[in-house]
Amino acid sequence: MACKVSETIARMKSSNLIGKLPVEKKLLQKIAPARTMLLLTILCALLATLATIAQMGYVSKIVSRVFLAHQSLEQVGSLLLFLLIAIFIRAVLLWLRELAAQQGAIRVKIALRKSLFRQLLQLGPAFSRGERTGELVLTLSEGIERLDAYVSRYLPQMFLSVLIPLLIVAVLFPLDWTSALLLLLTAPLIPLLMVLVGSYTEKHIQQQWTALARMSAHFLDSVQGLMTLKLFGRSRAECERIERMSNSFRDRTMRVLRLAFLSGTVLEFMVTMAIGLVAVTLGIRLLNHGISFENAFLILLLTPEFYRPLRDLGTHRHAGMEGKAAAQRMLEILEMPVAMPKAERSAGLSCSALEIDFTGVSYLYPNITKPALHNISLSLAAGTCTALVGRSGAGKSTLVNLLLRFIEPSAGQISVNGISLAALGIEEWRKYVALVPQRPYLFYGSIEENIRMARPEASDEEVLWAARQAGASDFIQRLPAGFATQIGEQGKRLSAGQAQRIALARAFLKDAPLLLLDEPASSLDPESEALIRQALERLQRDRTVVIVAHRYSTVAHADQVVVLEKGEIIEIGKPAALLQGDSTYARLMGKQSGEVSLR
Ligand SMILES: Nc1ncnc2c1ncn2[C@@H]1O[C@H](COP(=O)(O)OP(=O)(O)OP(=O)(O)O)[C@@H](O)[C@H]1O
Repeated sequence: MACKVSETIARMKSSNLIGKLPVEKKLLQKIAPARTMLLLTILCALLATLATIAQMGYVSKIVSRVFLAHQSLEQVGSLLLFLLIAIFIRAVLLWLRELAAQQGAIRVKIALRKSLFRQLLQLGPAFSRGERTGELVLTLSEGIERLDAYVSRYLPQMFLSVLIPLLIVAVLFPLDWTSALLLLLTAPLIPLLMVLVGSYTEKHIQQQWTALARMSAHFLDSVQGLMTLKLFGRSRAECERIERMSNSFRDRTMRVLRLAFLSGTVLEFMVTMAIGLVAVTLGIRLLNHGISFENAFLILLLTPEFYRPLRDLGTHRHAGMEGKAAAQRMLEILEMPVAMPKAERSAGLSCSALEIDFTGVSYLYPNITKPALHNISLSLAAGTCTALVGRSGAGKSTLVNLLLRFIEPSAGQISVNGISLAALGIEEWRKYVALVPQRPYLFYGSIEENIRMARPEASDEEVLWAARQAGASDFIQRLPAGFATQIGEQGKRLSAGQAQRIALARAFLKDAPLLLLDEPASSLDPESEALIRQALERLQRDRTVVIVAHRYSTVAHADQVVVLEKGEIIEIGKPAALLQGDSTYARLMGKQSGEVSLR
């Protein structure tokens, strides 16, 4: 599945859906919340440069007056005062620059986290089913953190490495145009060399990020599948595999660090040579009385300041490229097309009874040629129970996902009480739907929090009532902390039957008119099974129910059975009627002896 999604991305890239603009430009669009802070950072840095120029000016004046004109300290007292003021102003401006840069980075990270999470929610389970969770988590956590250095350091530095040297040259030109010209001529050599070394480094940083993402995804896989690995005696082999991955990641990191060190050394060498060149020419001209000592000293003091922004750009470039590599994956996710139509209406449904009609509905997963559902026409009368049966891959979950609006029909229409589902707001529609999946997802937190998420404003009495209806209150009250018991990640401290009953309690609390159930296929203990069956009967009362059925006893109680095969309805009718004759349903039932799976 991961393969399919990477292919989708690759095709989108080649069809230019992703990648029309370079990453930097797209990132600049995405960091709009930090634009003011970015401008403030640049402004503070430019003003700090002016303060530095003033500071150096006073230093050269003081040195020249004290050592050449033999003035006393009292005579240069006012200059000393101005020097202190310039130092103070510069320090304040540099502090403000840091503050603005950090604020900008924080804003960008908050905005990106929000939009990435919103996009993932919109893309829905159909997208995340095909992704490696570890890689997604790395992108959302470490990836966003890596943007910090990109936004707060590298990005402002890109502008400053041009603006600050120009500002210094503009000040130096009237003083001594020869030195200013020399600085202007040597400056482009440095970024040129950096680009040459950097473009090579960038490729390796991208590879390093991909290796890290792969390693994180693999780690998560291994931790989640720890039991299976142990069971099949694969622990040693898995350890060796992780060691190989870690070694490969270490090699890539070392390669990147070597390149960063090399580019740093080249940069330092170039800057030292350039400063040396300016110093030598100044010395010669000073000996020949071609320039005053005060001006020569000022130029000498400002020359390192001229190259400093380029040097800083080189230092931040490595972190910047790491941020860019992480950003690439984020942009891919953010630019994935969302199939969901915009909400047109917000409500308009009767809460008491929902009648649902499928008219010629088909669904085709992206990049798959064969539709998962083809030309489905089906009516679910209000207050009735429809059982979906069929072999694995027949399209049952796809039909449920269409009702949940995690995906939208590729063709045909689904209507509710005569209103097209597509015309209803998604959020609004989901208020009418409750889902009890086969493997309910329980979040890290207390039992109460997990039940209450179905309706956060519910009172304590309502939560207790829902738990009772779901047959869960007895076991909850037997737990040491009752409803406040922490159930661990994914409810791992609960049995499968207990987790199912928590999910049922959520459905009772939500009290939605449409109930979607995926019957647990795994065998539960007889007590849990009986409790769940009773709870399900109570829950189904007066609701429109769609149940993905795996057991004969469940199908037998349904008002209608829909038999799916390869995405098409091949049989539909009452369970008893379908059992007559040579139907697929009858054959499926015939294969069963009691409570055996229908798959
Ligand atoms: N995200 C996806 N991308 C591509 N194809 C998918 C995706 N999800 C499901 N399919 C394909 O669509 C078809 C129907 O799948 P679906 O999950 O709806 O079947 P199902 O009847 O629910 O199977 P099961 O009982 O095993 O859950 C299958 O061929 C499946 O491989």
